Amino acid sequence: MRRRYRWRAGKIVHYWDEVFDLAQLGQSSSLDEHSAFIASLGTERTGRMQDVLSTIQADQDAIIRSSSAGALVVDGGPGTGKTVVALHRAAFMLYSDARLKSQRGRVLVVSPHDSYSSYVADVLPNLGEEDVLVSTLQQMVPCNSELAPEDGQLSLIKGTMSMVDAVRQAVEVFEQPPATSLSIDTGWGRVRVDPADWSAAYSMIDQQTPHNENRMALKEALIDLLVPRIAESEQEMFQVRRSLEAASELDTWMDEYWPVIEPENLLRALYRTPELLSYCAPGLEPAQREALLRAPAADGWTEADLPLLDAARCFLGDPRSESLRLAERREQERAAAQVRDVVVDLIASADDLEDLSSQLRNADLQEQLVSQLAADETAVDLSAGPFSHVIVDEAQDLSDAQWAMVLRRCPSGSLTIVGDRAQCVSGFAESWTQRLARAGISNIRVSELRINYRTTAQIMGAAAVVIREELPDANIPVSLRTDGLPVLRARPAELRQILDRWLVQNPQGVAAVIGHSDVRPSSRVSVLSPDQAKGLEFDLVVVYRPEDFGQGLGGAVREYVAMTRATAELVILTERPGPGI
Ligand SMILES: Nc1ncnc2c1ncn2[C@@H]1O[C@H](COP(=O)(O)OP(=O)(O)OP(=O)(O)O)[C@@H](O)[C@H]1O
Repeated sequence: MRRRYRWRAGKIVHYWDEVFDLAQLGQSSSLDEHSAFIASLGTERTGRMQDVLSTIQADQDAIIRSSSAGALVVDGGPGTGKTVVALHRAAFMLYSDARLKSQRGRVLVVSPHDSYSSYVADVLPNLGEEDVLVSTLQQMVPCNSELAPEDGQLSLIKGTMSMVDAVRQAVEVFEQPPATSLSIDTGWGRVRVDPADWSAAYSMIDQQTPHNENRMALKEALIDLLVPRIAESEQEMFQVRRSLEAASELDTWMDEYWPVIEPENLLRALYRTPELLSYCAPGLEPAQREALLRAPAADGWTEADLPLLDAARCFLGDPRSESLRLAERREQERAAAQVRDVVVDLIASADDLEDLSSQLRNADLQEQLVSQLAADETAVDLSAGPFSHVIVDEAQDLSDAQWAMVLRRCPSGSLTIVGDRAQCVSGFAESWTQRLARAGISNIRVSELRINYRTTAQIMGAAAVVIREELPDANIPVSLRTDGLPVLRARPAELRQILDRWLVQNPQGVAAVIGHSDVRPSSRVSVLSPDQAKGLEFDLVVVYRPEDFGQGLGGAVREYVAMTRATAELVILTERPGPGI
């Protein structure tokens, strides 16, 4: 059991117990009365998600405590507490699961957009867990230029597993064994390297190491094979090795058969070279390959390129790795020589053994010796993982290529996958099991949540009508709050007036205008597109001109997502004829 305290102005204003052992449940503080609980759901929001540990419900609790092994899907309609459950589950696992703790307990929360990252950022730290990274997939792939917009069809092609495989295959194209031999002059005689030597060296290296990082390993393995062929003494071995390491012929040969590759260049080559694309992406339809090759060869990248760039970075590794290792080795040799010189000088100047040992114990000298040998600290990319557990929110929207990004960061396969098939703009006809199997995730468990804690029955009823027109079997949750205000419909021209009045009448509340309007955002008013509103919630939501959200399923899903962000009041501003206008 863990007792938690809430502080205000330096005083404890509330405390409660988290019970990790079911046997102790009866001894803990009891939940509020049901009506008080429902009333609490209607309180004004702050723009930041709060932890709701003291009112977690039985079905949510069962999910929070379920095993961390493998992939758990939490499926449910809007406002059913999927995000709440996923975050509390991470905190519970980190607290109770020794296996996760022993892997240094890092948790990644994959967020759908930046505003969501700030919205949920406090929950895990408030639950006592600090070692959590909340990030969008986009943020995990550093990109120098601004992202360009892209055609939806092309994004779908780039999001396929065939494209991830194509990137992997393209790396292998640049790892072909040489067809000819090479003769190198070492200064101790000439030595010949044959394709068979290459193959022997290749079998000595770890094939799982990324391409650029393996280049040096391959070169070293080749040198290991060559040195004994001409060196006759240990002294010669050292010198022949140094000579081969510096031999420009060997580097040129390696450049031809195992070049250092920049990830961006690999992807550009794939998009621009028909033969390479056909060879590497046999899984794509010819028309899909043509669409990729026809796309303008812009220098900027699009959002759909990022998972493929991430794959390229992972399979290639750091292009600077060889030069960094060589520089590091040179620095170590220089430092070692310097230490040797200092010690030799000391021995020469010391009066006797006692004097020498007292000089060696001198703090200044020790510091000098240690700092000379200290290893260089290189910046570590924390988002590269590995993570002991990964939570993916709004998971219905991930492409296969994005799933591959997630899985590369989670070797344990311990995942909490949170989503709602009815909130997928591009449609989600399959089951979770079928969908995730395509992404390479099997043996999943699916838990469902059916109670809506956010949206009143009045709002949910109106949203249900919109989504069911395109998706008759959409999984609509049951709203716990039935005492809501009716949904208001009006013309777009009334936006300013409605918003200003509401802000005066609700001096603490937060509002969102969802849709393209000329309203300026402020501390209490967010202005968002439906995609940017995913996962968030506001006391008042004004859905502005939903007729501009797109046709068919995509338009209906965007409108449904926008409407279900409201906790208390919903206003639809539209030119469409309909009830209430
Ligand atoms: N047990 C609970 N006690 C109190 N509030 C809760 C509880 N469960 C959920 N809520 C509240 O309900 C609201 C919706 O929760 P959450 O954002 O987790 O839903 P969701 O299923 O992720 O929604 P969406 O799919 O629309 O993003 C939040 O304000 C959350 O605090």
